[in-house]
Parts: sequence; C-alpha cells; structure tokens
Amino acid sequence: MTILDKIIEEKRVEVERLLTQNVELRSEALSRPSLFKTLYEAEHLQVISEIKRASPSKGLIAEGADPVAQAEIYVNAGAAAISVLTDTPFFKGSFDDLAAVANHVDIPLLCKDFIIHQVQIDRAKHAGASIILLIVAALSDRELTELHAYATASGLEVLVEVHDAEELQRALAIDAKLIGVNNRDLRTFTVDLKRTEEIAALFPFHEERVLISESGIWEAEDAQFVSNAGARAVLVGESLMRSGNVDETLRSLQVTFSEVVR
Ligand SMILES: O=P(O)(O)OC[C@@H](O)[C@@H](O)c1c[nH]c2ccccc12
Repeated sequence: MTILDKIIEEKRVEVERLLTQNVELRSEALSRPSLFKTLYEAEHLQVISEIKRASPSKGLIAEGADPVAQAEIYVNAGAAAISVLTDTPFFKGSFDDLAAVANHVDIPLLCKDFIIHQVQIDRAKHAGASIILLIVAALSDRELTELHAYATASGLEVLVEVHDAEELQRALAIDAKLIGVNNRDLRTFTVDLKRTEEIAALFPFHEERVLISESGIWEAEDAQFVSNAGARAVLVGESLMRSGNVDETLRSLQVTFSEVVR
C-alpha cells in the first residue's frame, strides 16, 4: 500500500465523520481575485507559496510556524496565491490554519488537501479558500468529473494535479484550466523537475490553460528551469518554510518567462 492509499483511507474516515456530525458548512459568496486570471496576465513567473508544517516524505519541516505571520510575508514578497495544507495526520496542517490565513489575506487561497468527497469542498469554502486541489491519481474519472463540476458550481477554482501523460489527458478531458504537474511522485517521493518538461511537451499552450510546476523548487535556477519549460507558476512549500530570509527567497523565484507562454 502506498502513502497515497493510506492518506485516502484516512480521508474516507474524515468524510464519514463530517457527514455524520452534520457540521454547518454553509458559506458566504467568495471575494478573492481569480488565480487563473492572475497567472494568465502575469509578466513573470508567479509563486504560489505554501504553509507546510510537515510532510510524509520529509517529516517535520516547521511544526511551530505561525501561519498568519508566514502568509503576511508571502503577500508582501509578491506571492500570487497562498496554499495551506489542511491535512492533520500526515502534514500537521488544519482548517484552523486555513481560516486564520483567510481572515488575514485577500489574495487567492488554495485549500491543499486530498479531496474525495463534496463535503470537503464545502468545508474548504467555508474556511475561506477560493481554490481546491484535485489529485488525478487519487480519483476515478467519475469522481474527478463530479468533484470538478461541484467545486466550479460552488464558485471555486480547481487546481488539477497530474504526474504523467495519461493523467494530463484526464485533466484535459474535464477541461481543467489550472493544471499542476507534481514533480514529486506521491507513491515513491522521488522529485524530478524534468516531470514539468515532460508534461509541458504535451501541454496545449495555445488553449487558455495554465501550467503550474509543483514541488522541489529551491532556488532561482530551479524556477528558471520550469519557467523555460512553460510553467506560469511554481508551487513552493519546504524551501520557503525553511528559509532564513523568506522574503528574499520568494522574490528570487519570480524569474522571467520563456517564449512558450508568451
Ligand atoms: O515542499 P515542496 O517540495 O516545495 O512542495 C510543495 C507542494 O508542491 C507539495 O506540498 C504538494 C504538491 N501536491 C501535493 C498534494 C498533496 C500534498 C502536498 C502536495
């Protein structure tokens, strides 16, 4: 059993609990700018900055981090959006972290979790997120289609995460606009930025879609590599959480675009 299977198993328990507890998850209409628009109109590589306390591959990263203080640094350093991990058992995040950040920043906000049921989408929106993540590898075609439609109808944007050519086709089949390549294999934890290059070679850049490169971005050179391949944004967690100068690290990643996306 892979770690992804274990996480999904845990999510099924979480969903059962949410459904039986009948938690009140109605929420107001959203008022955050569109991430798609922000990225599509950008003039240089954009950074989606993540609040990440721990991960199954790295263990503790920054357990005691203050998500609000971290988010404020991200905003001031020009982050296009903020991602907050909300899974507790494996990532030590929470919906309290997400809600706290939501109350302090007004840029696009991603609820980073393993979504397998609509009730999790309601919960993400309730906590103040404007974007949810759907991981193609964790979902059947039917689940992917239904959850994508449900989130979109709820007024949320959806980042659809892929790892190979077949998953890219599944993302395109549901007309995903924001497509993320995870450079980390969620089954083996191997990180390879060439994943972005491979997917970019198959990506329909002439259509109104945005390619985002996720994971394993540490320095400007990494950012430039995926930017040259055609990414409009990077999703960065660990290097920002560990940085002694978050502002400087984040600014250094906002490199120039390649011709591919112009
Ligand atoms: O810490 P990194 O290597 O910069 O990675 C950030 C982000 O891409 C990673 O946290 C991530 C990408 N997709 C995910 C899906 C679930 C959990 C986490 C992730």
